Amino acid sequence: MQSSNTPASCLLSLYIPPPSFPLSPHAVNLHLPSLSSTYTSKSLCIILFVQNMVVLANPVLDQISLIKSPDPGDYLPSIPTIDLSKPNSPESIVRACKEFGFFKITNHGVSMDLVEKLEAEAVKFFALPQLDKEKLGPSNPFGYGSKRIGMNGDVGWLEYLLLATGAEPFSESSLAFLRDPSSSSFRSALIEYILSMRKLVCQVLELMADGLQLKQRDEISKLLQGSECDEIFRLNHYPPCPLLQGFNCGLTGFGEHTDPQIVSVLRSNNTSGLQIALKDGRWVSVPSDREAFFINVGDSLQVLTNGRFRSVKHRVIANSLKSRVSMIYFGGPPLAQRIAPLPQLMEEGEQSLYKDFTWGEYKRAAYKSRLGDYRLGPFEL
Ligand SMILES: C=C1C[C@]23C[C@@]1(O)CC[C@H]2[C@@]12CC[C@H](O)[C@@](C)(C(=O)O1)[C@H]2[C@@H]3C(=O)O
Ligand SMILES: O=C(O)CCC(=O)C(=O)O
Ligand SMILES: [Fe+2]
Repeated sequence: MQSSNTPASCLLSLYIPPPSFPLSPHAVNLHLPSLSSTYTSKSLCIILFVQNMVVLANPVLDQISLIKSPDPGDYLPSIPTIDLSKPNSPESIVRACKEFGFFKITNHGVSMDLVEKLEAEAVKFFALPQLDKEKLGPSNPFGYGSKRIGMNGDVGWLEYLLLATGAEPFSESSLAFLRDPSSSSFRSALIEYILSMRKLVCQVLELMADGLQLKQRDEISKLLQGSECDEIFRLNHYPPCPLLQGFNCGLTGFGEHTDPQIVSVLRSNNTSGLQIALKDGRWVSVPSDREAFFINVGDSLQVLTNGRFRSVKHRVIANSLKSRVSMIYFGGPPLAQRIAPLPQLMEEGEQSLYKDFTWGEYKRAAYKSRLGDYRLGPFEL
């Protein structure tokens, strides 16, 4: 599946029948496969107009891309799955990071009760009246956001809560709004979850160091320890988009991108939508698994391994029928941390593929970029 942003509005408007004629989604669907696989939702607006829906006036929706729905064969046949209790997990992690920059972990020891508690709190939060949620926005980048991602014009079919959780005590960070006594169950579930993510990330990065045959197991994990760490947490809610039912396409929930940090740990409810790009550029869907965690290699880990690992390009397509709720923990080092290939990994005579930079410098550049930009480009030698 490729993604080119081809506006399909003109083509669609040619054959959308007049309002007196009952609109069958199938009639429209027949024409979609002959177009390229991504459409802008201007076409959707025309469809909505025919159905007399007011969404036509929504300028943000107008910019969200439509992506061709995955075919059954587009599912990754075997997501690299690492059972953390198995003795071969270090080698399997390294293999997955080189080939996909992505893997799923099972037997992770994180309590499902805790995960479900936080998911229930997130569902409760997103169900609040829009005005109440908007009091916690607009995200700059932290706080509540809806449809707008980042500050450079990216949009998606989602709402989210983005929090800086690294600063301790939490009460001084963007979590401060959770100090209200009415939020105490949300706050405690969140804190417990973050603590368990720190432990999990440390365990995974130590296994990774073993797999890379680094002398010190904490060579990578130590970069994510301490109160200076630039740790971010995100709750995403992708509402269903029933109007797309019967059309062979979905709305972009979160557009394609790589995560700038070292690693990200993603957990979602049982609603699919996440896709990753393979080395050859093909997009494949990742079957959801509410009991597992998915690890993304971020740009910084690509640099630390001098390109041995690849940061995975990924995106989310909103489902036409089911809400997707995901929680993502982003492990970033302190702002002053130098990001450069680990000397122990470098072979004799091997040169760094990247300029010297700190996480703070990379992050600043990343936050000026658009979601789909190749952010490592300007840092390559
Ligand atoms: C468009 C953007 C959103 C983002 C900051 C950026 O300018 C480019 C990177 C984006 C990203 C992707 C991974 C994480 O979701 C995120 C929090 C991050 O650190 O980098 C987002 C940023 C965001 O949503 O503000
Ligand atoms: O919501 C998801 O499943 C993934 C979102 C994501 O990639 C991100 O927030 O960086
Ligand atoms: Fe991401």
